[in-house]
Amino acid sequence: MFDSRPDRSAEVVLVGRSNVGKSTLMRELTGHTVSTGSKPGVTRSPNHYDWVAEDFVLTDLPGFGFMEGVPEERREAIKTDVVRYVENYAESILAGVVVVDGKSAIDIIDRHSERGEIPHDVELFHFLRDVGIPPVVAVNKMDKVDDRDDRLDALCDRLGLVPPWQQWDETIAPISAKRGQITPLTDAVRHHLHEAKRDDLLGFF
Ligand SMILES: Nc1nc2c(ncn2[C@@H]2O[C@H](COP(=O)(O)OP(=O)(O)OP(=O)(O)O)[C@@H](O)[C@H]2O)c(=O)[nH]1
Ligand SMILES: [Mg+2]
Repeated sequence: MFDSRPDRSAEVVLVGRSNVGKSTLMRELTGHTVSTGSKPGVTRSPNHYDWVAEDFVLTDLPGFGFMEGVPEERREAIKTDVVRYVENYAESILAGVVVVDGKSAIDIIDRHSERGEIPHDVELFHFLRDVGIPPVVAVNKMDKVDDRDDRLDALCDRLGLVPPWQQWDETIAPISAKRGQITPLTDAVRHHLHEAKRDDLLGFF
């Protein structure tokens, strides 16, 4: 279990499979250097960003799912830790950002479904809702996607959201963290902070 969490009463978490760009997004949101890399599994323990005066922490959680060179057992253990973390702090977590790779997410989801498994991204999305945390899906690496609307509609379909994706702008946020194009995500998070009556935190996003 991760035990480095600062004592703050409001939190936004970034979760998702390995190598989807969580740390790159974290860096973009905070302007603070975070380790990123082309090799999956770069982040092994949470990166907490709590250098703000507000009673708030932004957390980049380790990625899970397939990681080259990381044994299955270890991958499962990371996932269990992430799920426990979210459960433990659900009261404080005002939005759960599920980061996915817009280029590969649908194929990976469908591959898992065909094998009769619940895909990680779909599971995470429903898990967040179940524990009362509004999920925001940050569909990252959109700079590599050419059939944008089709992709985003397909993703909605897999998540049980009726397309078109444009009607889910509080939940589906197409971004390119690497290019600094993240406004759909910050707008969605701001919406949830407002709903949670935490306008005092809007300045952070
Ligand atoms: N094309 C493109 N590449 C991106 C984008 N965002 C991140 N990447 C790349 O994706 C790779 C993984 O990025 P990270 O931010 O380390 O991913 P992560 O989700 O933190 O990975 P773990 O810590 O292993 O879970 C890096 O090579 C990034 O440069 C994006 O918007 N577009
Ligand atoms: Mg990372």
